[in-house]
Amino acid sequence: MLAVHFGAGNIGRGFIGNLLYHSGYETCFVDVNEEIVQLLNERREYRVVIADSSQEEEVVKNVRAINSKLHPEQVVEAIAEADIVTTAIGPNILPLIAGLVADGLRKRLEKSDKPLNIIACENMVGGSSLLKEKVFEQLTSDEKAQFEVRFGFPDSAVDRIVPNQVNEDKLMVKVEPFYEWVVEETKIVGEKPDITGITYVPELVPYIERKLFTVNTGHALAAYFGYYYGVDTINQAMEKGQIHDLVLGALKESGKMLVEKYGFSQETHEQYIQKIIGRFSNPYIVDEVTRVGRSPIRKLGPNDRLVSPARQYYELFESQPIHLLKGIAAALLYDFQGDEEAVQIQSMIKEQGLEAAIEKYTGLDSASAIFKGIVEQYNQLKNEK
Ligand SMILES: NC(=O)c1ccc[n+]([C@@H]2O[C@H](COP(=O)([O-])OP(=O)(O)OC[C@H]3O[C@@H](n4cnc5c(N)ncnc54)[C@H](O)[C@@H]3O)[C@@H](O)[C@H]2O)c1
Ligand SMILES: O=P(O)(O)OC[C@@H](O)[C@@H](O)[C@H](O)[C@H](O)CO
Repeated sequence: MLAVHFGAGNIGRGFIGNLLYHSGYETCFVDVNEEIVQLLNERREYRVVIADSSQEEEVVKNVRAINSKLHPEQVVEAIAEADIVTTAIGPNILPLIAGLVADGLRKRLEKSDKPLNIIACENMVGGSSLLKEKVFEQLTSDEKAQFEVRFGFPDSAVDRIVPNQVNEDKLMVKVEPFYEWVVEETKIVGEKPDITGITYVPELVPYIERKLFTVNTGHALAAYFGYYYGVDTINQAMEKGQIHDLVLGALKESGKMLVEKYGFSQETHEQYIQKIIGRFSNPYIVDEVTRVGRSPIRKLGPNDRLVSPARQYYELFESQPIHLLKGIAAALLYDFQGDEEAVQIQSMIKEQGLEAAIEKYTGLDSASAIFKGIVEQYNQLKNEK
């Protein structure tokens, strides 16, 4: 069985590639990083090390790779032959691979009538649906009808903390022990892919919102407040009492919203939060606040981990989720020069003012109570600095 996986980065090698191997797939990675592509093709295997006291090591075999910039035609061929296609490239990159995916699926239709599922494993609500939309923008109406029958784009949620790697062995990946991959069963075409580690659910939205608005919301607060207080890594940030309490406060707010919206058990959700706080504090992982805080424009987006839970909280309870608003304010203050999006936000604030920036990046109405709450928290944090 052949899997084509876009993105041989942290989560691609450290999580998806690992599960695919253990489920009997040959994995063909597609990436634009020539060094990683070459190494994968030379060695045909790589190591995954579990970041806990065991430091247990697994070897992922049966892998190869294609540089999609140099050999797009090989990617098209691989998709035409694949038994599954997955991605872990980042939400902003999904639209950029849509043309290649469309070409691969066209080619496949010429060759066979075998169904295929394309699963985006990105931190966003509706990743596969977005990829489908972008692929469909490239098609004629006849092609759209054929694609609808043959190809499934089930949404998915993936959870495993995989920091940036600084190992001598460029292919080796250190990963936390915990992992979860949830896939929307109802959008699968043909047989359900038999991948050890996937949990199939009828509807994904509750699962992706639970994951994004707990793991990633808490992570974002730890990152932006870590940066604000001059701390380098997430576990160091979590050791600071005030950051720990801000993260916990935000997770209580998003949790209250999620429990009310989806009817999750309060007790189970509290355990979920505690487990996540423990994962952030893992002493065997060095996860820089600048990785976790990366792309603040994306993270401040209306449907992402900060603004969406804050807005939904206000809609349900008509009161201000103070900790979430503080998190949004800290993201607006994030001025790391190595992050293009942070630089963009700072120049927008400088040139057009804070309110224009909030409106642009969060999509919130300037007359709304939470908009005003963000301004208040921002000014407070700025003055305290
Ligand atoms: N690292 C984590 O802890 C983690 C956990 C869960 C989900 N995710 C999600 O997984 C996705 C990838 O994150 P990551 O941490 O692995 O990032 P990463 O930067 O380590 O990996 C992304 C890879 O995609 C490649 N890439 C970029 N443009 C490409 C293109 N046009 N075609 C093919 N490959 C391309 C990059 O070269 C890189 O190897 C993101 O959506 C992220 O939110 C990450
Ligand atoms: O990948 P991002 O930029 O959406 O978010 C950064 C981290 O919060 C994220 O990568 C987590 O480590 C991951 O989502 C854990 O499952």
